[in-house]
Amino acid sequence: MAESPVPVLLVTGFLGAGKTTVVNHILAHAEGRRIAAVVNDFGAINIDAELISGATDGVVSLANGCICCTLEGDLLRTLASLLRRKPRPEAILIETSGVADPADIVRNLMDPVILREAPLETVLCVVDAAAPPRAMEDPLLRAQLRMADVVALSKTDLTDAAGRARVHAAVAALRPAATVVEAPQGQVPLALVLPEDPSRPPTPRDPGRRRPHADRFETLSWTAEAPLSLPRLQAAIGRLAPRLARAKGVFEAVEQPGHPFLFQLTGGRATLVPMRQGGGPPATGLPRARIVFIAEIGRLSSAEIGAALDGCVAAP
Ligand SMILES: Nc1nc2c(ncn2[C@@H]2O[C@H](COP(=O)(O)OP(=O)(O)OP(=O)(O)O)[C@@H](O)[C@H]2O)c(=O)[nH]1
Repeated sequence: MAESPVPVLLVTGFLGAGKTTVVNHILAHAEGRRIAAVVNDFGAINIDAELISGATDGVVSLANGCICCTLEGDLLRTLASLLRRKPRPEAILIETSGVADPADIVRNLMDPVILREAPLETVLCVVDAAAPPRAMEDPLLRAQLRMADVVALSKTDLTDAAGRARVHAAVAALRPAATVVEAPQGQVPLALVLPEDPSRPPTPRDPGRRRPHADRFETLSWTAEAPLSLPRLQAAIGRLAPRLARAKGVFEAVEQPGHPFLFQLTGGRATLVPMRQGGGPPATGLPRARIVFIAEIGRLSSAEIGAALDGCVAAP
């Protein structure tokens, strides 16, 4: 008997927009559907995979590159292996990295075999509603929005009514066909992005011609096997932040040994919260401190990052 096709949800959005937060909300509200998650981090250390919880059919991590270009073969191999599972997952959720142009991924998903076996159901673009207005002018963000069926406005809790109205207007101007939802803390209803009984058959999409990729971002990772001093880390990040597009990491603080913290920097806003373990087994074999930095090419120096972060390691 032919197996049922497995619908695919592609989650895109700019660096730090709130994709993982949306993915976790969707997985937590999957109401028993077996969803496999494929998570792509541009950096060498896949912090996102550690943060995903509730993927009932497991998390596949693709790191150190982007599934829209350098890792596109890995994505197709991953989909094929998910489809070979017995039983098959009931849906596959792909979280792209924030530097990905989803048109390139959609093009790969239009392969006739993939389209038949794992039809692309929805492209969901997460947009940071609290980002400054000029963020909507970013060509990558615009490319991501242009592919969206559904747009989730994240961080609306950090904006006022005028700010939200401005983002709604900008999204409607760029992608009038998309359904737009406000989604503070990732609150996107599953039925909107993965309907249980999709009424429309999978339609081939036209992602346009492949455009040459001008590499725009670079990434550096820093690891250590020692706890870090919180005030020193705060000062170091404060110095580096103006040149960073995104940073995130996990580390233990000298001040609170044994309790890993999750550090996030996005849109110039830094947060530090106790690390909540994802759905899988506790991460083992990972460096005690692991931080990934992303910036426009030429704005990061590994020597500078190394020196700044090495200075945060507590003396033994
Ligand atoms: N206040 C607030 N913070 C949010 C919201 N959504 C996400 N965040 C925070 O924004 C930061 C980035 O969120 P992520 O979900 O990791 O963003 P992402 O798009 O997956 O990031 P990358 O994969 O690195 O591009 C985290 O510190 C989140 O806690 C929201 O609706 N409100």
